[in-house]
Amino acid sequence: MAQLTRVSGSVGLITLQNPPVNALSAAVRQGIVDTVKKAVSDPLVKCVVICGQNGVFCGGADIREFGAPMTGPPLVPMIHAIEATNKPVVAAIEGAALGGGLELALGCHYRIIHSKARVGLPEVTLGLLPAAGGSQRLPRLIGVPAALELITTGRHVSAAEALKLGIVDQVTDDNTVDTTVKFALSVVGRSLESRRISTFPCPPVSDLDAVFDVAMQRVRQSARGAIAPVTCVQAVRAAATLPYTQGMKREQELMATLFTSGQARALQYCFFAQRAVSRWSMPSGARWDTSKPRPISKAAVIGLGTMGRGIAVALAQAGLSVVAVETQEKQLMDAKQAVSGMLERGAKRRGVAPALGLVSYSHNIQAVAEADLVIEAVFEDMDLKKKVFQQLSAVCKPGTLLCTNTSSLDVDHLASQTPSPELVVGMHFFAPAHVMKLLEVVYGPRSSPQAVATAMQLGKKMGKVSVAVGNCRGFVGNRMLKPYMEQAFFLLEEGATPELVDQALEEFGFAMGVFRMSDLSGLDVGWRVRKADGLVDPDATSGRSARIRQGRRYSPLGDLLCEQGRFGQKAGRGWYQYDKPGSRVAKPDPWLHNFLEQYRARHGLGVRHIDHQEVLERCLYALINEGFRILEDGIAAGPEDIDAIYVFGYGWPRYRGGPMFYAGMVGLANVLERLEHFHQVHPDVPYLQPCSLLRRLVASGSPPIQKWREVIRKVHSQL
Ligand SMILES: CCCCCC/C=C/CC(=O)SCCNC(=O)CCNC(=O)[C@H](O)C(C)(C)COP(=O)(O)OP(=O)(O)OC[C@H]1O[C@@H](n2cnc3c(N)ncnc32)[C@H](O)[C@@H]1OP(=O)(O)O
Repeated sequence: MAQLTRVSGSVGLITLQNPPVNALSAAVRQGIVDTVKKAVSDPLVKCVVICGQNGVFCGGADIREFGAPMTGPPLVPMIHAIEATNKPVVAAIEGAALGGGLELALGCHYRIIHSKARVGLPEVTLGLLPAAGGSQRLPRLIGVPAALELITTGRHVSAAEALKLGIVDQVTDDNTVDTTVKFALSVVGRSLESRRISTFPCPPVSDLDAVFDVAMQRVRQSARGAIAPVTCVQAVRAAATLPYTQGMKREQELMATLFTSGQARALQYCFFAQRAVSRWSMPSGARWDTSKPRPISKAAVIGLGTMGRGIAVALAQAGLSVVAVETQEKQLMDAKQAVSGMLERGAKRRGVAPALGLVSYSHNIQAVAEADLVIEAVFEDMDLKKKVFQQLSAVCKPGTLLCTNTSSLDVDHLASQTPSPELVVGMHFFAPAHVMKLLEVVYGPRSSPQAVATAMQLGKKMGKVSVAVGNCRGFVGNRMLKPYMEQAFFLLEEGATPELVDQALEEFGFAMGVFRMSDLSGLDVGWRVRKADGLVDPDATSGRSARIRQGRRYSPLGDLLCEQGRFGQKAGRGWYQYDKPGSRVAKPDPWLHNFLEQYRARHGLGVRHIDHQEVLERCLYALINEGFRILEDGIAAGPEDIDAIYVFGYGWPRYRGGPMFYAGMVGLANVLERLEHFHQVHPDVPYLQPCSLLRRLVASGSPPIQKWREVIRKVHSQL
């Protein structure tokens, strides 16, 4: 809706009313069309101001409407009508003017912005382009290079930058609407000819082809298969090369190709999934809206290895005072230098002062006595972590939340080391912890809802996408990774190479294939875990039993590489070879190919042709199947939680929505059919046996992902 009132005698004030962000729903668009018409035809109104209710101008088109046939007046003629009026129309931008919201403002004759507001055209992040004239007006207003950058990245711009770029006419620290009303009155009577952006020529660029070639190269490289950034470049090119009306036609054509694409659907799903995970719930019934977080002002980190350092930086950057504890003197000195460096570089990038003073260092665990929350990040060893938790219980003030950054150990077992297990949760960060967006908040059976709420809120403060998950081996992300990696190993045994497997996964859109990722994170990490699990058997060298553990198929390939000291990048060799230890450029390794041949010969394994499709189906469907098991077990509350974890923590291509969304796109019946087939061929691989929840969903007619929770609830209620 939109409301028209007359203020200051002759200003028609149009207020967009659609909480929480005044998105341009059909009703709002209708309201704007009606109120603009009324204001223009009212002789008492000399000028018009458009603002948004509750401190937000407009968050753009209503994304929830995208899935259904369009109703209500379209945006493009609505914005043209505003631009064409002969009374000055001024946008009063508070909070945000994004997407269609900025496009609406660009149709106005002037724009006034509050100093704390931001603007941007983030359509590309939703798989779209600014198709309400944004791709044609912005380049005309601020020039091609700046518009290209903003439109292809979807970056939000501060008020100060918006003024510098020429997107807005004035920045105010005062009441935005009052300032804009005064401004509007001051421009009454001035000619509007020079204020209609659609009539501007596009500012000339010296070597247009070169500018667009570079932009296209940049987006192709960074987008890795995403189509919207490429289409955005094409739309801006239309602005630079065609008259406005033809450019608009091209904008609409390009948008039509994107609007119904699977990528746009996936990206829009991700937008809502990211928000849905903050509304967490636990199987006990505890929920985000009934659990109050505790205030945390002082935090502590125990263990300043790679993870601990990143966590300390993330906490300090969120404005918390941090006590960083490391018992080894040399490690403490190194950490101090590394943390300061990270804080300084981060501050420089963000244009703020580094929070160096917020971090204090100690080699004594007693230093955490006053902390409200402690995050343990010592070496991944249960005995060591147990000792730390026992020490913390003795040292910390009553009520301190004790968190562990373990990536795989039992959070409940650690909780049992303390007299207050309800105050213990996992906070599983991803390396580098100050950069990666994902945080798994792991609750054990005894974690209190308040402890979960506090960790979730702290994650939000650190700018993380925090997902609450139950306690099980590997939690959600690493638990699903296991069957995925297992399939990759089996494919090598059957005839594939690391290059083939990685190429298939990288063409799918992963930032890194499974073997390049394994080389990066270090093969010894998994080796240690497998040793602890009693899976590594150096004496089992040939025969079928060498590839069977606990009655299931097992590939010792990773163990064999580790025995050769091939730990990955840091050793200069792993699944690939590197010029030197620590080098990042992976090269195919003839030694490894030879090793694989010998291994297959020793085990009497026939080599067969494996194509990309099989790599994808075997690896991804095994991973997805485990995702269904996780839902069935109640470890994740819904598919959105799993998808957010994979998109924000595991390099799953966002434009494919996450593994569970992808399963829905492929068709659950197809996933089931392929898993059944693979399980028949490999009956000794339990991960390929289709999970009963998947069968249940297919039997219920493969409902859309938004309806899966109902089926899951039914499964749980029958248990
Ligand atoms: C050929 C066809 C032509 C069609 C032309 C279509 C043109 C499309 C152009 C567009 O405008 S696409 C939309 C572009 N806009 C955006 O991408 C902005 C998205 N929103 C945000 O970035 C943020 O929400 C915000 C506005 C910066 C506010 O952030 P804040 O952290 O304060 O709140 P949130 O938790 O993010 O959001 C609150 C609440 O509002 C929902 N919401 C936000 N924006 C929209 C929207 N544009 N449409 C519908 N709903 C929106 C959000 O989902 C939250 O609700 P939830 O229930 O918690 O999910």
